[in-house]
Order: sequence, then C-alpha cells, then structure tokens
Amino acid sequence: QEVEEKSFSTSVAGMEQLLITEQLMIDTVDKYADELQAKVDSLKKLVSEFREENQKGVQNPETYLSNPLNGFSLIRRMHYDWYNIEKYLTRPTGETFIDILRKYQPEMPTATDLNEASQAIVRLQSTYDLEAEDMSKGILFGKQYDAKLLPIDRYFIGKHLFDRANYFQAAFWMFSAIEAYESNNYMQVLDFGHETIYALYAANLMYQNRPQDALLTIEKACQLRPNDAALEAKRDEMRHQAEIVKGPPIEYSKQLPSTFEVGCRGGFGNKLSKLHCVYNTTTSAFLRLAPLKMEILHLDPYMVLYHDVMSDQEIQDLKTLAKPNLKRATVYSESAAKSQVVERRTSKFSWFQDNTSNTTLRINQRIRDMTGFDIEGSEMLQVMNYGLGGHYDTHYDFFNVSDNAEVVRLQGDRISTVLFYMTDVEQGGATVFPNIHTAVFPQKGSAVVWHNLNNELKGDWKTLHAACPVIVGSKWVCNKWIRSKAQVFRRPCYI
Ligand SMILES: O=C(O)CCC(=O)C(=O)O
Ligand SMILES: [Fe+2]
Repeated sequence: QEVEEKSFSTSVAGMEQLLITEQLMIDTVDKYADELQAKVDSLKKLVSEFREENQKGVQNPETYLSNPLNGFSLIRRMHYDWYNIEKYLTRPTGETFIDILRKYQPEMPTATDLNEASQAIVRLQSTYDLEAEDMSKGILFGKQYDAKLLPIDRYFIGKHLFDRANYFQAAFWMFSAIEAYESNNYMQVLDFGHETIYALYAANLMYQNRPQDALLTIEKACQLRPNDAALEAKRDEMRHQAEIVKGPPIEYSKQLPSTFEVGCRGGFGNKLSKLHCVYNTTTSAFLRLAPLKMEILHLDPYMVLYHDVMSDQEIQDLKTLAKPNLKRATVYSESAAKSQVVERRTSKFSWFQDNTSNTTLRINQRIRDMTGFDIEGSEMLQVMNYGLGGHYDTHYDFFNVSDNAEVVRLQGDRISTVLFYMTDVEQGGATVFPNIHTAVFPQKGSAVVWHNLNNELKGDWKTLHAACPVIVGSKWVCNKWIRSKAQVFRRPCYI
C-alpha cells in the first residue's frame, strides 16, 4: 500500500501544524542548552577553585606540602576527584532532549516537501514575473510584506533551479544569497558556509559560458575554506576551462508571458460594464422570492458570477468540516483510468455527501437555484484549500471521453461547474479562462458558474481554465461538478 505523503506545502491549513512542532523543537533545544550551560557553569566553578588551591601549592611546593592538611587533601583529590570528574565529563548531556528531536524527525517535511515548496516559489516567480531580489526582501507583486528570505533560503531556491538546469534564475538567487550572507555562530551549527554559495554560483557561471567569472568566484570559495580538496579540484578544472573555452557568454532573455499569465497578472481588464449586473428572479421559482445578484461575464460559453451566495456562517461550517479531512487533490488520468497526484494541481480538498450537514444541504439547494439544474447523480461537493503558490494548471473540467467510458457512462460528462469562493485572496489566485480572456478574482461569498459542454453536450474548448498560483492568502473554494444526464428535461432549448 502506498504511503500517503503529508504534502505540507499544498495547503495553508496543512502547514499550521508545523509551527506548533517548531515551537516544541525550539523549547527542546533551549532546555538542552540550559543543561549544557549548567554543566559548563559547574566545571568553570570547579576549575577556578582547584586552580586557586593548586597555585598556592605550585608557588612553594615544599612549604605547602609540609602541612599535613594540604598533603592529605591533595592525595584525596587526586585519588577521588579526578576519577569522578572524568566520569562527569563523559556522562551524556541532555539526552532526553536529543531523543525528543530524534523522535520528531519522521514527522518533518521531506525532500519532496522542500521540492514542492521550492517549485511553488519558482512558479510564483514565472507566473507573476517576480525578481529574486524583490522576493528576498519581502516584496511580492509590488507589495512590501513583513517577511524575508534568509541567505540560506535563497541558496536552497537557487539550488533547486540549478538542479533543473535553470542557470540564470539560479544565479540570481545565488548572487542574492552571497550578498546577504552573514557568518554567525549558528550557521556553523547548520553546516552552511559562505563558500558553499560561492561554489554553486561559480558552477552556474560555467553553464553561462563565463569561465573567467566562474574562476574568480571559485577562488573566493577556496580562500574562505582553505585546504578543501573538492573545492580545489573544482577550481583547477575551472582554471583549465578558462584557458580553453572561448566564445561569448550565453545571453539571458526573458520569455513573453503566456495568455494565461497575462490573465493571472490582471491583464485582461474588465470587459463588461456593470450593465450586466441583474437580479436573477427566474432560474428557479424560489428566486422570485429571493432574487440573486448575478453578473453576466460571458455568453459563449455561458458564464455568470453570483454575489453573496454563501454566508460567513456557511463558510465557517464548511471549513470546520473540511479541515480534519483534507487530502491532496488529484487529477483524473485517462491513461491510468484513475485520479492521481500531480504537480499541475497543488491543493488539498475534502468531498462531502449531499446530506453531510444542514450546511451542505443548503448549499446544494442554492446550487439548484443558481443553475436550474438537477444535481441528482452529480459529483459531491468539494471543499478545497490552496497552499504555498497553490494552483491548478490550465485544464478542462469535462472528461471528453467516449460516451461509454466508465467515468461518464451513467451520469454523463460535467455539463457545468459551480465554483464558490470562500475567501478573498490578498494577491493572486484568480480563476483564468485564457481562451476567452476572462479572469475571475476570488471574492468571499461569490460563486462563478459556467457551462463546460456545448449544445451537443461535447466539451467546449473555450472553457479552458486555470487557478492561478496564490501569491499571498489562504484560498478556500467549494465546487460542484454537475453531470449532464439528469438535465435531459432541464435544458429544453439551446442556451
Ligand atoms: O480554484 C479555482 O480557481 C479553480 C479550480 C478549478 O478549476 C477546479 O478545481 O477544477
Ligand atoms: Fe476546473
């Protein structure tokens, strides 16, 4: 059986536990240090008293030792004390605390987690065109935050990029790490030295066809850490390359943003005026009593945005229900004929049976009112929380498989998607439809509804969409995929 990865970074809710664990670790090391300090204190005290007595003797041994009290005490000390001092020195210190640290190791984020977190930073950088230097200083998409990246953080991001052959971006992070590095005692604890960054920076420069600069950089690393055979071997190799490699450095060039990225950055603008806001009183009979605020976003494919269709209380209820059961979101794979965890979709979610609670019943009723559809046989409500740079790459919600394929045979394909935004998102996290230049930015309590299938109930390629990476915020959404079979009498004419 597969071990389920905790996948810390893929939901903000899933990372909260880490702060609690870290707090415990800090307390543990603090107690360990206290115990060590107590040991140091008693040894220093012993040294000072022993030295004082010993000095008296050393200055004038004969007189000192002619006193029987001194003689006795010396013999006794030398027989008994030093034996015990040796025992005291070798007795393990703070083992209980070391055990606690050890015990928590298996619960720590893994290399996979760090990989995902690095990938998230890289994704934010490329989607929103963010500079390493700005991000390092806490500037995200033009806004200054009270957060920063340490030189060691920058190094790890750079290393991630280097390992993926992205040498220019890697070099920006390395450069920033080198500039900001400050050697202090605790960097020794972490076994992270300035020369480590210089060495990787040099390697990046080599890949940029800049061997002279690489050589200067690796020499710096060798100075910082003399007599390191591995560094010196690298230096010699670079010296050799500097002599033989000719030709200009590789130029750095930026790619133009994709349509999807333009949308994420807010580049589509607001095409429709407020004239497209109406009170919907007709989709279901109930709306005559309680009209819903509806904004028409697009006609082909049909797409509307409802405002104030989920109350704060309902949102609170759904989050509380979801939190203990959040699982890494998956994507259906046609070749594997099952859903799988993928880099393209990083969030955590929880499914709810229609009758899980009063709240889910109410939300399902609202979905009927908003869409006029019969949700019998549709998929369960899905509550999702995005994490670090959380996103869902461009995709279609429909399956577009043959009519008798397992996933659609009984209930039909996903005719419509209802997507509730349960939170505002401070920056990023829009739902973007690149083929129709439409972007919906999350607003707490609103819901977007669109039709995925055309009149022939075939997938409409214009519905391609994506959840842009969240820059800052904990994005919660709730969605429902409505299946087509139950609509056989609900969609009487072409819409
Ligand atoms: O979260 C979003 O903005 C879009 C999510 C989505 O497209 C999906 O879950 O299918
Ligand atoms: Fe989707």
